Amino acid sequence: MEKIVLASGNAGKLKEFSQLFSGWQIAVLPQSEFLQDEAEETGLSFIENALIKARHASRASGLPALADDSGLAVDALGGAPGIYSARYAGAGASDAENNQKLLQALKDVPAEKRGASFHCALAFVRTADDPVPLVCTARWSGVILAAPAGDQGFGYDPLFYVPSEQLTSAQLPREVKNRLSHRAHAVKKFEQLWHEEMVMPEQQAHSATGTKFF
Ligand SMILES: O=c1nc[nH]c2c1ncn2[C@H]1C[C@H](O)[C@@H](COP(=O)(O)OP(=O)(O)OP(=O)(O)O)O1
Ligand SMILES: [Mg+2]
Repeated sequence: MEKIVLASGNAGKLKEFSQLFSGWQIAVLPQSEFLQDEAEETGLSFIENALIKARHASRASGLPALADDSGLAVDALGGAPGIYSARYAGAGASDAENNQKLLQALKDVPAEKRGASFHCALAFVRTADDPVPLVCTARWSGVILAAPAGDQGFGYDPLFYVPSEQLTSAQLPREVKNRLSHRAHAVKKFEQLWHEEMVMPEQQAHSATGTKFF
């Protein structure tokens, strides 16, 4: 079975990915099996950071790697915290501290102006220096509540209200979050790319255009 490394140290993400990849014919291994240090997220976009993390994990493991860079963009804050979501309340901040800081920043913003989106960028590299990575993005729109609700999930889930379900992302059954979320939709797009770039070229061994390095 093909092995790929999942380049994330976030337990909440890893749990979601294990569900999202459950039907796949590949072994998705957590990066903790190969490396201890985390990549420095120096990019200016989710895509750049996802690529940095994927290359870092592939370099350390010698395996193909998939990374997720994600975050919450709040309309009333001009898209903040965005790529800085994990470090919104400072380096190493907890989810609770980040949520608290967000509530404080939005304390005077009325309900109708509290729109926000989760963004997810996935980057897959076959090798650390892969010049043709597979990249896809997706977003999920919602509203930031004035107080947290729900205890499932991670990150900003307790503050992210999903209008279509009338629940926060932390109150949704996991299978519902894994159908609706930014990560779920990015994985769907990745599945399409994976099929086109990694499965089809193998089936069409004579194709001159396929790029499959393993
Ligand atoms: O579905 C989600 N539900 C709630 N919160 C979420 C979600 N998706 C991303 N988020 C938040 C968590 C963190 O504050 C930031 C991700 O930051 P991000 O750098 O991509 O991940 P991370 O540092 O936690 O782990 P890693 O970089 O090892 O994958 O956005
Ligand atoms: Mg991170």
